[in-house]
Amino acid sequence: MGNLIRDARRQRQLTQTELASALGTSQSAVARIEQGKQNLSLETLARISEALDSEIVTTVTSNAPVNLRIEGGRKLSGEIDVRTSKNAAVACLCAALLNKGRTTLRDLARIEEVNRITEVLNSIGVKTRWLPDSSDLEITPPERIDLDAMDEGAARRTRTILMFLGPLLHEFEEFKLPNAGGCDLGSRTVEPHLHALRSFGLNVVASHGYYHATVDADRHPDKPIILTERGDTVTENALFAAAKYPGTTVIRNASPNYMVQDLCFFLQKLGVTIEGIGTTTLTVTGVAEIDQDVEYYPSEDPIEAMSLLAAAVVTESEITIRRVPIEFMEIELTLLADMGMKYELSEEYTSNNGHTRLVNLRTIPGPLKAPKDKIHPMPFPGLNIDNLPFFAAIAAVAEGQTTLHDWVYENRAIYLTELTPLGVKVQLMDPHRVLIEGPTRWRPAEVMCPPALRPAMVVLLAMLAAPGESVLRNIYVISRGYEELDSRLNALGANIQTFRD
Ligand SMILES: CC(=O)N[C@H]1[C@@H](OP(=O)(O)OP(=O)(O)OC[C@H]2O[C@@H](n3ccc(=O)[nH]c3=O)[C@H](O)[C@@H]2O)O[C@H](CO)[C@@H](O)[C@@H]1O
Ligand SMILES: C=C(OP(=O)(O)O)C(=O)O
Repeated sequence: MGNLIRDARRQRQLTQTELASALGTSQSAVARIEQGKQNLSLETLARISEALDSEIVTTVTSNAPVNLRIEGGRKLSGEIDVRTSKNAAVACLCAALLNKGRTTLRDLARIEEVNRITEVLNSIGVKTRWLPDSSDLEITPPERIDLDAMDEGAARRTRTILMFLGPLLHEFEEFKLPNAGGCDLGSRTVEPHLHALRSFGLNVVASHGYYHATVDADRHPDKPIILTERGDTVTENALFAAAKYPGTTVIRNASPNYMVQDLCFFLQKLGVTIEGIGTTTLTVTGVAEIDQDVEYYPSEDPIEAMSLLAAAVVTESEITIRRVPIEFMEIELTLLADMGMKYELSEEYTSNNGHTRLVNLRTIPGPLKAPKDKIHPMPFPGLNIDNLPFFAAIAAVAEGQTTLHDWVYENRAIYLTELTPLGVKVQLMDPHRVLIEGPTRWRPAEVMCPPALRPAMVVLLAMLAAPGESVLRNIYVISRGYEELDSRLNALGANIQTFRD
C-alpha cells in the first residue's frame, strides 16, 4: 500500500510535504505511510485517495457505506477527553464569512459536518487549510465570493447552509442558496430565520429547491428583534446580520445555548460588541468592515459529554470524562443523580475559549431507577434537546418505566424504537413519546443506522452494552458529529471494528 501511495503521489508530481498538507498531517507521517510503517484506517485511505485522485486506492476504498462491528458487553475504563462541539464549529465556520482577514479555528472537531461546510466554502472560493499535525483550520476568504460555483451536493447535506443567509446579506443584493438538509427529523422550520432577518432587509422566497434572497440594503432594525422561537441557529443568523450592521441591534428571546455563547465570544474577537451573552437578550453593536487575522478555540461539546456518560452508564463502567462543559450538563446530571447515579466532579477549569467552565467527571457504576416524572427537553437552560435521546439508553438499564417526551422533533422519538432488536422494551406511545421499561436483557443485533445523529448514537451505545457481536450499518450520520469514535472508545476497552461491504 505504501508503494502504491508513493507511486500515485509521484505521478501527481506532489512532494511528501504537499501531500501532507492536503491531508492535514506532517511530512514525516507521509514518509512513514510510504515506507509501510503506519497502520492505515479505511478513512485515512479514503482521504489519501481523494488527495491523490488515484484510481488504485479509490478501488480499494470505494464509496460503500461504512459499518461498525461491535463486540459488546465489555466494561470500559480509563480517561477520555470531550472534543469540541459540532454546533459551535459550524457557527464559527459561517461567522468566518464575515471576516475579510484570516480566521484560524483551533482544535476544531474533525467530523463530516465540518467537512461538508468546508467543501461548500471551498467551492465558493474560500481557502481552507488544516494546519500540519493539528486540528486547526485556517480560513481565508476570496476577494469576491462566487456563489454560482457552490457545491450544492455538499450544501444540501447540512442544515447549516441556512446560516449562510446572515453573512451573505452583507455581500449581495440578490442571491440563491440550496435548501437545507441535515438530520432527517421531520420538517424543520425556516420561518423564524426569515422573520428575524427581515429586519435587515432580507426577503426570501423558497421555490424549486432554493431560497431566493433579495436584500434591501437601506433597511435596518429600528426596534428590537423578537425571535418567534428561541432557536439556536436562528439566534446565530440574527447575530451574523447584526455583527456587520454598525448600529445597535437588540435580539430578544435569543437562545443562550452553548453554541450561541461560543459564537458570541468569537464575534467579540472580531470586534463586535455583544452584551447579555448567556441570557435571552443580546445587545449587539456591529462593525461595517471586519478585516482581522484572528484565532478562536470553540468549546467542548456537551452532547458528546452526555454520549460518553451514557456509554459509561449502559456498560456499567467507571471512566473519567475530561473537559465536560458543566454549565450545559447540570440538569442532566441532577436528573441522573435522582435516578440513583453516583459520580464525582473535579475542580472547575476554563476551556481554551477563555470562558466555558469545564470539569472532569468520574462515573461510579451502580443501580439506577426510573425517574418519577417524564423526561422532556427545553431550550437552554433546560435539559438539552439533543441530550434527550441518551436517556433512552439510560432508561433501558434503570429499574422501572421511563417516559421520554420529545416535543421538539417530529421524527426523533420514533427512531428510538430501533432499540427493540437489542432487547429494549420500548413502546411508542405517539410520535413524540416513548415508554421504556428496564432493566434490559441485552441481545446483539444487526441494525441500519436511523437517519438521525443522536438516535443512531444511542443504538451504538446499546450495542456496546449487549454481549456478543452486533453490526451497525451505514454510520455516516454518526460521523457527522463525532470524531474517530471507534478508536477513542476502543482506547477505553470497547471493541469496535470499521468495515465496508
Ligand atoms: C447546527 C445546530 O446548532 N443545530 C442545533 C440547533 O438546530 P436549529 O437551531 O436549527 O434547530 P431548529 O430551528 O430546527 O429547532 C429545533 C426544533 O425546536 C423547535 N423550537 C425551538 C425553540 C423554541 O423556542 N421553540 C420551538 O418550538 C423548532 O420549531 C424546531 O422544530 O438547535 C437544535 C435544538 O437545540 C439542536 O437539536 C441542533 O443540534
Ligand atoms: C439535530 C442535530 O444536528 P443538526 O442541527 O446539524 O441536524 C444534532 O446535532 O443532534
